[in-house]
Amino acid sequence: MLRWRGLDAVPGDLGRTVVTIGMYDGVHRGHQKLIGAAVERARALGRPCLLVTFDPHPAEVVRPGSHPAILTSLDRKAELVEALGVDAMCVLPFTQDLMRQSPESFTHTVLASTLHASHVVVGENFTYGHRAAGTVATLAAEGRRFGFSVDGVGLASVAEDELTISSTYVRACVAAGDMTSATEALGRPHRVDGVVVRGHRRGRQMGYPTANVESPPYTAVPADGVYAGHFVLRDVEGASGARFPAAISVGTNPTFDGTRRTVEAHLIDWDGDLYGEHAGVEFTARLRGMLRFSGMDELIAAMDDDLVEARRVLGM
Ligand SMILES: Cc1cc2nc3c(=O)[nH]c(=O)nc-3n(C[C@H](O)[C@H](O)[C@H](O)COP(=O)(O)O)c2cc1C
Ligand SMILES: Nc1ncnc2c1ncn2[C@@H]1O[C@H](COP(=O)(O)OP(=O)(O)O)[C@@H](O)[C@H]1O
Repeated sequence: MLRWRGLDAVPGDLGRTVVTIGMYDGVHRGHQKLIGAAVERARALGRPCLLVTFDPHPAEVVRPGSHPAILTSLDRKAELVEALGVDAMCVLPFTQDLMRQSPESFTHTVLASTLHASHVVVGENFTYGHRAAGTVATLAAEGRRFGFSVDGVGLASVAEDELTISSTYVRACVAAGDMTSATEALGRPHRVDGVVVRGHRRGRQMGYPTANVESPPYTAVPADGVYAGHFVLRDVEGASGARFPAAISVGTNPTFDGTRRTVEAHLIDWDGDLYGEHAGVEFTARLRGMLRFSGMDELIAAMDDDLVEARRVLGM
């Protein structure tokens, strides 16, 4: 998949294209449905499918100081949309200028002049341009002038309770530690990506070495607690690599009066060196809350029980 940052990076010889636009944070099941519709249309027309997204999250620019928890980094988003069949991802820096652009000017410069859209796929609640004044209806009207058709795709919902799937909903699930609901909405387990860094070297001493995965600021980290899941090694190309069952701890290690929140994964039945590796931690199920124990022995006894439970949850 090709990746471009900014409109200047877009090649001039694309021909007509099919475009889908959105933040697509999380690439959840609703996003997958939209992107799938765009890819299908592009294949039918024999044209490339382009995905336009923004960085940073528009909320940071529209409401400075507000930082929504980020479900997927740009790299992870690229991996996920590539797997759905997107041919190129164009990241537009979300600036004050972009924010103030009128809906019509956005359509003209981005969709018509630069990307040469023949068809545009968005969610039915899509808005764009200054004060989010543009809607699917205005986009369709502008499309008639600029020569593209518009498909406003209905939002996906969680099966039983008709709850609309949104990035906000997934963030709430993750923040509450409800990884079952997060998994259902995402269509895969939520993952925290980062680099394995050094900790206090206590883990090995207690019999449970833990790879401490340091993620970028504003990453959507699940509620403090102990989880069962997987540790994923990312290879250099960014494709998903080896996956290991793991017991995961999120918190400040209150037993040791820690103050920094860490995400630590103990790889079950495994030994080796992980320092410096780019890795992802996938959260399948929450086992319990983070507790302050009176000493190491009590913590070790609790971890013994956690490992039994983690193996059971992971079907080991
Ligand atoms: C399965 C598991 C459960 C854990 N539960 C707790 C806990 O309840 N309370 C706590 O203070 N630390 C808990 N921890 C975190 C340990 O305190 C931490 O992994 C240990 O201090 C090692 O830290 P280090 O990687 O900096 O050496 C848990 C870790 C694991 C792997
Ligand atoms: N089964 C395992 N799970 C996690 N890390 C392991 C495992 N076996 C070896 N390691 C290595 O040990 C390190 C963790 O040991 P630990 O004593 O907790 O040190 P630190 O405090 O630096 O995290 C990991 O970063 C990894 O390099």
